[in-house]
Amino acid sequence: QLTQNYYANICPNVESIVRAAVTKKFLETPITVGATVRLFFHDCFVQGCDASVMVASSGNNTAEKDHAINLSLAGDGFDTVIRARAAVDAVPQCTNKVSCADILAMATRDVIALSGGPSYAVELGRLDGLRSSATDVNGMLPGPDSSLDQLTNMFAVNGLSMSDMIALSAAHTIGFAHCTTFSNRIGSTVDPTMDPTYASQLQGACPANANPNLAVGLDPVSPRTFDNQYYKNLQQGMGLLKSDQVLFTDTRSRPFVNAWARSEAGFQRAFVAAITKLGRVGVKTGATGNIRQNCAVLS
Ligand code: HEM
Ligand SMILES: [Ca+2]
Repeated sequence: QLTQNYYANICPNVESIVRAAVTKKFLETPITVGATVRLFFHDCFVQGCDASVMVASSGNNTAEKDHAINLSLAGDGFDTVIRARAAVDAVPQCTNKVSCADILAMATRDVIALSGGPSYAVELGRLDGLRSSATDVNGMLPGPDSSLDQLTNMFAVNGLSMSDMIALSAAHTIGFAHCTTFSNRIGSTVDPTMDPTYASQLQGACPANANPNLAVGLDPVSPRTFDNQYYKNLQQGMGLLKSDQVLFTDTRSRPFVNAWARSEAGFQRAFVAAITKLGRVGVKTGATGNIRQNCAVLS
């Protein structure tokens, strides 16, 4: 029930307003790209794409964003949506007419395009969710040590195929991971699926007992460009997380990795199809949602 021209009569310039705000934020703070894309993923997999991840804890409610796995969501993703929403609300016709969930979907599209990835038409018409509870996050998001079966199952729960999962994992062509998320691969015995030179680079960047805030780029080759380098890295044993490298190690997923390493165009087509499907997960309409005045506060 989502449509590309949902706001045509409600707030006709919403896409250019959001794009301008996101572009400004991106130029000030390039790490906004990873922060925003990961925020969209973590939103959609918990109660659907409804901006439930943006809600702040209050009173006796511990919200999704305070679940352990979400504590590493970078603040710049939230800030991007808040700024874009403020820009939209500044237009009288648009005030409180555009959902936080839709702004997150548009901002995600915009940061991907700004960093060299595909630009695609984004479907709109999501409402914001009415609940946000940390316990809703339990078991819904994959961890860095997930097996291929676990990854495939967690995406299947959301109507996404193994091929969608592999395409979406290429979001790890940008952004950062904390040393703690892969330190088990570079200890005294290095993960045999990791390239030894890459492993020793990582050991240098992430010494044992390093500051827990230390992070490194997920894509060591083109960390700021949204491209198919992710798959080429996997072919070289240069996937940072175990959940990345397993996509090449396991013969069920390897053909997709090889195909998209070979073809940037093929990757882009698969990625756009998969992120469009991701954007449809659990969408709220009618009485199941509303448009929040403040993305961080349920209303
Ligand atoms: C397939 C299973 C996935 C696993 C196990 C996974 C896990 C992780 C982990 C552990 C990090 C590092 C977090 C940190 O240390 O701060 C990360 C970062 C990231 N993930 Fe994933 N992820 C998966 C899929 C996805 C998908 C589908 C997307 C989006 C479409 C995505 C987007 C990102 C981005 C952009 C970052 C970098 C965040 C930043 O720079 O702030 N991931 N992911
Ligand atoms: Ca959500």
